[in-house]
Amino acid sequence: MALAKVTENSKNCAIEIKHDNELGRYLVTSRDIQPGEIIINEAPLIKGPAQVTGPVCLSCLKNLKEDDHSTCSKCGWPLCNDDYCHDSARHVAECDWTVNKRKQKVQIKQFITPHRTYECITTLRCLYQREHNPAVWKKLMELESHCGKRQGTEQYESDKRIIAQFLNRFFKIESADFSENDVLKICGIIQVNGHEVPLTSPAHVAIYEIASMLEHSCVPNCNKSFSNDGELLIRATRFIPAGEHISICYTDPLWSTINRLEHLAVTKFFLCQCIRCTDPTELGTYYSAINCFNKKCRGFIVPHSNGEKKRNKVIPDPKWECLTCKTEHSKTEVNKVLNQIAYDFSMTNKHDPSSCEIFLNHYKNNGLLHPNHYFLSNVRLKLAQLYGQTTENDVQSLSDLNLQRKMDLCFQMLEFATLLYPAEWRIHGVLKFELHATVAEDARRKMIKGEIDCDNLKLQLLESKKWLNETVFHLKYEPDNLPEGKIAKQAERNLEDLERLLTKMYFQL
Ligand SMILES: C[S@@+](CC[C@H](N)C(=O)[O-])C[C@H]1O[C@@H](n2cnc3c(N)ncnc32)[C@H](O)[C@@H]1O
Repeated sequence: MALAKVTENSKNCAIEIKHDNELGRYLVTSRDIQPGEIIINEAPLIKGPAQVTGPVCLSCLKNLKEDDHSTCSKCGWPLCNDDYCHDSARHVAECDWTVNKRKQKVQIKQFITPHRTYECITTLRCLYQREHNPAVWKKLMELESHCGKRQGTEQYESDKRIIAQFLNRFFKIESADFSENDVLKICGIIQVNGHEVPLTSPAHVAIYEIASMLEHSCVPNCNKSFSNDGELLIRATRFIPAGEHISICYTDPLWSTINRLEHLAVTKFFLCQCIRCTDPTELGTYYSAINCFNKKCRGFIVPHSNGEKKRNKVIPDPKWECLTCKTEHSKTEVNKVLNQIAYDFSMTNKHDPSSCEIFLNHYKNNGLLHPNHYFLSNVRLKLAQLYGQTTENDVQSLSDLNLQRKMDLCFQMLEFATLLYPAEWRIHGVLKFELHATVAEDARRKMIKGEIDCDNLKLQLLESKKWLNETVFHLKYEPDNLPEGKIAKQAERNLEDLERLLTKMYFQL
């Protein structure tokens, strides 16, 4: 193991960089970290449009409409009408190369579907640093690109055509300036290290220096969010003792083990060996488990994480085996069942509580899936939020039965989330916000019906306050433009109202 290097940035002084042959560089904590502490807070090295995007303002990266935009007077790239965007240096890379290399203004005419010309912009912005900002270029060059492993992949071939050859043709970039391999290395750096930033619509891509060294775990000890200004915030989601590896989740923890493994292998080129992927029961939740095909067995068939390296590439190849009778089942057999359910799942209207309930009831009774299976858990998660959220159906107008159903679902999913995706504080925060409203409404109804006295009302309102406090704790770093950021603000307001109400009750009692 190489010597630890302490980062110079004082904001990031809780971390050290280490290295090993399997992980490459990774980060560890240099002191004990408390839950909720921000341990990395950094501005991007580079940001730019996503590879597949419709025309966006190349300054603020927001979506553009055909009838509501202007163009840069120098290069012709569309920008939004904001003066700040026209003055901004954020657009300098493509502007300079359009003027000085292409020597012809760009004309974008189609604003509806993804536009090919934008696919190369973020790569171009990285390449531009070599001459114009060598310090940033040096940092980019230190990042993992997995050039060898990318070779021959679909993405590599399409990057060759759509980015490397296009840049050359469109911007008249000489191969003496940048070879095809130089461009493809940058494409690899963006693929392996790029973060999707949801601050704009559509989301854009950003590359960060320190955060690029974070390793992955499907059960990480940190999560990420973004400040309103696009800084990446890495926050501890539990106590992390000094010396522990710092991890975030590169993939979607709500996906099945197979999907997570494949996604990580294809996009990041490694076989995840985290505690969740290597445990066929997924931490005792049986999240990917289906009922054994042998009806007498009553056991569960689960994926046993497996993988092989073929020509330097990782290919996940999980073995499906019943935990009880040990019978192995082929992927084809298992996929036949899962594909049928996936079809029903896709046909279920996730905005309609009754459609979700029909799906849940059907699969509860037909003995195909473990009750915690991801298809069922994902629908339950939707449903916990859906009851009382549609315009015609707020919490106050829910029937007693549905209010109770909402409360049960929230508790059930919160317990489940704490076990399986403990770092997904966005989900925890949203569920707790739903719970605060449900608990308060339940108290109001019981009080009106005379089922509880003032002391019990106060107790239930204090419980509602507890859920609100936890919502704020989980969501306080979510940006204002995301639903979770809006919930955090609403929770703060509700908290003030509730405190006023509790004070009033205190004096009245
Ligand atoms: C964003 S980079 C992380 C920093 C990288 N290790 C470096 O040296 O620059 C992502 C790459 O790190 C490696 N990596 C991250 N997490 C890993 C894990 N849990 N197991 C194996 N490799 C991992 C993989 O090579 C992956 O493509």
